[in-house]
Amino acid sequence: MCESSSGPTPNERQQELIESTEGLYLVDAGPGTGKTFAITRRYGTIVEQPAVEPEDILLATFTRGAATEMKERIVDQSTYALSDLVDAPIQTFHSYCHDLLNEHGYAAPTHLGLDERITGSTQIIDDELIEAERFREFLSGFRDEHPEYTDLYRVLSEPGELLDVITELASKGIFPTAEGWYRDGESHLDGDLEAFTAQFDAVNQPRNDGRKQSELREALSGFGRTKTYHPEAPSKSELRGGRGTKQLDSAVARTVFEEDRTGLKAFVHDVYVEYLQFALRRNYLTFSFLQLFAFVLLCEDQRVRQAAQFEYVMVDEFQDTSEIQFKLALLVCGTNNVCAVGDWKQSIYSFQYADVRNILNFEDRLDQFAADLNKDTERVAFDTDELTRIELEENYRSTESIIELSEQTLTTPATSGEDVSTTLDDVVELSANAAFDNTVLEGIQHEDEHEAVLTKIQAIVGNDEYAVEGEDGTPRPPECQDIAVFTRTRDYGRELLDVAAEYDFPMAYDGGIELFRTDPAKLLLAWLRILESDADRGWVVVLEEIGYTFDEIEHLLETESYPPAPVAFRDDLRELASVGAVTRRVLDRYGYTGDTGDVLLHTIQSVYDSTTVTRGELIQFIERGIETGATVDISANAGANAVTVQTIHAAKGLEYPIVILANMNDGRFPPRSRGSSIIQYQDPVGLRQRKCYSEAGAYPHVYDNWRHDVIRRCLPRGYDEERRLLYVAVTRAEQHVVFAAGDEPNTFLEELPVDVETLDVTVEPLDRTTSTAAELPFAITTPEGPIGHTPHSLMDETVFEETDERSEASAEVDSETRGLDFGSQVHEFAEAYALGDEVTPSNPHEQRIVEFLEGLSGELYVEEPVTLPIDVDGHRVTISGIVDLVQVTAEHVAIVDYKTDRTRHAQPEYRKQLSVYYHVLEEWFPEKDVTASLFYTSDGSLERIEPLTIVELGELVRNR
Ligand SMILES: Nc1ncnc2c1ncn2[C@@H]1O[C@H](COP(=O)(O)OP(=O)(O)OP(=O)(O)O)[C@@H](O)[C@H]1O
Repeated sequence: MCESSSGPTPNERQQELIESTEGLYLVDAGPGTGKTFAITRRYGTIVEQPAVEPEDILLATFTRGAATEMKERIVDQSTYALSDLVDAPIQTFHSYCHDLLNEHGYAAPTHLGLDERITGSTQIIDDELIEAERFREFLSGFRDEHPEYTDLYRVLSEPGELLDVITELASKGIFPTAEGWYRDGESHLDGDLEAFTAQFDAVNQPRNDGRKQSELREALSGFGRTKTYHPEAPSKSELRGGRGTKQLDSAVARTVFEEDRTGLKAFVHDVYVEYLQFALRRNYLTFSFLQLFAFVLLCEDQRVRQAAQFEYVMVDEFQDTSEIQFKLALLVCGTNNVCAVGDWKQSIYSFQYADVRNILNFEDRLDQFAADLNKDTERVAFDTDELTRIELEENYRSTESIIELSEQTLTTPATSGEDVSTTLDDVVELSANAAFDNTVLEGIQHEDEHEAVLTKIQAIVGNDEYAVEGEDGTPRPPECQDIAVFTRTRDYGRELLDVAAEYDFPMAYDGGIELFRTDPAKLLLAWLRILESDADRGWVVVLEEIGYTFDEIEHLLETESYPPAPVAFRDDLRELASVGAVTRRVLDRYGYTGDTGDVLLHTIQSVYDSTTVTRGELIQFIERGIETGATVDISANAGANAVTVQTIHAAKGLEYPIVILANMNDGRFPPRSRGSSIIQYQDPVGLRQRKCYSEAGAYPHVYDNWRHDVIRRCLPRGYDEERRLLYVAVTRAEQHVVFAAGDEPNTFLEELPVDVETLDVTVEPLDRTTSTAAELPFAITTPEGPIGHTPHSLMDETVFEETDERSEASAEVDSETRGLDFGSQVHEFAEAYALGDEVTPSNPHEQRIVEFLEGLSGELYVEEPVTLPIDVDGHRVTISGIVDLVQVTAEHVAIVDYKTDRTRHAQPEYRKQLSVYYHVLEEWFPEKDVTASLFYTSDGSLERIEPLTIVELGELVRNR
């Protein structure tokens, strides 16, 4: 253990929370109020008690990153070292459930009447794409075995919908057993007529003292207009009552609610239980099944429950809990020492089954869930009455102006005329602690919105009007890395990055990307199509990529006279045995060796056993991925000084000095709603079907379900979460907020108290020297490939360009490498060879690299990204780049950079580059002897470089 305690001094309320370790606590407090700070301190207080060990305290979070960050904060604030907390239950719900099942879960399925077992080698699938593929496979077998559900297959459009229903049910604690439903699951599926009737009545009240018809009746004025209902459905006037009627007959509530759902329930049950069995037999569990089995085990096995219970339970980000997570938290509490911390206003994960009611109606739910769990035997042993609420009202992140704006977002309509039920009274007012308030709140609008955003960023960087708070609390001009662009949907982020790339603008995307809509995936699909049938659809993409014009391509396709290089490549691909190998070759060919390529390869390999999957299956998989926009997490590092682009969802929990909230456009934020699923589960109406197949009319037909259309109008329509998204976005900002829109600004932007200016778009390819003169003395982004992307900016570029030309002129370029420069090819080869890939040298340069690498001992690291922070005239400057090769032996660290130059002309310039690497590695390996050398591939010589000092590097930066 080590002695340490650091960080800010807690305020009075935080202190109260930190010290009140016994009993039931709820903290529902705003952004930046130090919730995470206080809860980690509280953990410290608890764990420092003599009779308490880390294993007595569960601290539940929502992401692995958050769990790690918590541990680090605790280490800062307690006498515990990170090594003492390695196995401490500071973890996500999923990982807790995984641990529990590992230890006690073997027979958990028996409690649902299932014979399968959970073994120690059960694999956890946390990737939606892979899960969807497995489910698709399951369902195809299920259909063959269950012809009795043919009518339901006729209405279902997408298997994924069924998986969604199952996941939703699991998140609410509704599970099947071999014979029926677990505990009172079936009553949930049936719904709650009384609760529904109350909602029906609420929207069916005539308005304006009875003079105006009810909202429900008005909403049903289009009843059936674009629908085909079953012949038994009432006509519009039967349903609504005749002319002049003010409200629907109250008996309608019962009629729409009561619907024979026996077949639907049986179908969902059988799919659900057989999919559970399928997963267990295949030896995998999904995230939702982990929770399901942990819950069942904790409910059914008293011995396990008692063994698993903690003395203290804390949950951070409580607004993100689902119903089952709330219940799990209760089951693992051995005492009433429970503390839930969150912010209802930041609940934005309903699509992952977060239920904002868990925090909004905390007391009611606590009582209700504890009573449910205790129905047949005592499972929650503590008293749920004595709850203490602690308010935190000091905001340590944003200026007063931003706090004020953020509060308004929660009451702003999302569509014109929307009645927002939240009022400012529902929001606890926060006070700001910012050193100064120079906040700029503004809106910009232009038909070329992407360019407008870039123009605005240019205007912000280095501009004192947008000063941000420096480390010493005084204003300083902003840099690129101070700025984040948020978007409601992913596609905008992707478009913006494409436009930024055109201007060589330093931008980095952080979060999930639609993997199959990226260029590497499209090119892979093209080659697979070519391999499969020489398909034109494949050739068009490949030829376009090479640079042929549309007319040329047309001619080539007509005459089937494809150019020799891709034909040769196709023939090479044909030789490869597996689609995994094909994927790798295609990615290599186009130089997609970065994050996206890696993730694509990894995804394909994990979805399929890539040695047995056929090309046809892989083609379909990618096509489905393109269609559904399936996403995979990627964090592309664009270097130290870049603007971050991310979705609002991904930005949760983060903070930036300047936030640009882009794509504030109609139909985008909130997104225009897509068609809802055919089978749905929803409180309080239970399991419902939007369309039904019937042979009752003159012809067999898939009818719209009229009951569903009425029910839908009775349930609250939710733009509240869209407002909360707006709130989360704004509250990430410390200093300034800029909204951006294209042609059609959304209602939010129209309603918010922000002036919107039409801006002249003038994006310049970012002149790094100008921006450095302003405040960024030196900054480089880290582009995707290995050569030509090293920190050039310290070098005399004229020398460098000359070197480039020479190397190009002397390069042994063959037709296969068309479009790729020779240096890149050699570097890629070197990387692949050092990583042990099966590559053979195709020219003397590569041969020399092979000989060189063969002679090296120790550990080799390739393409190692490094960042060197230095101080220049009081400014923090970072220089980042990628080291080609680092060799680490017992006493020695050798940095090697490959150069394909014929001459030593540029050596003095390369020295600057290698010096940067040298200082980073020296810092990393203080006890070893570090050297930096250039390896000239033209003659195989290794030339040691005498590194410049940090002061000399600083001098170079200053003189830029
Ligand atoms: N008493 C304090 N004095 C000074 N700074 C503080 C204090 N409490 C918290 N902070 C700082 O405020 C920032 C926000 O704290 P924290 O991340 O814990 O807030 P939060 O309530 O969890 O925020 P959010 O809900 O937006 O994620 C942190 O940088 C933290 O160090």
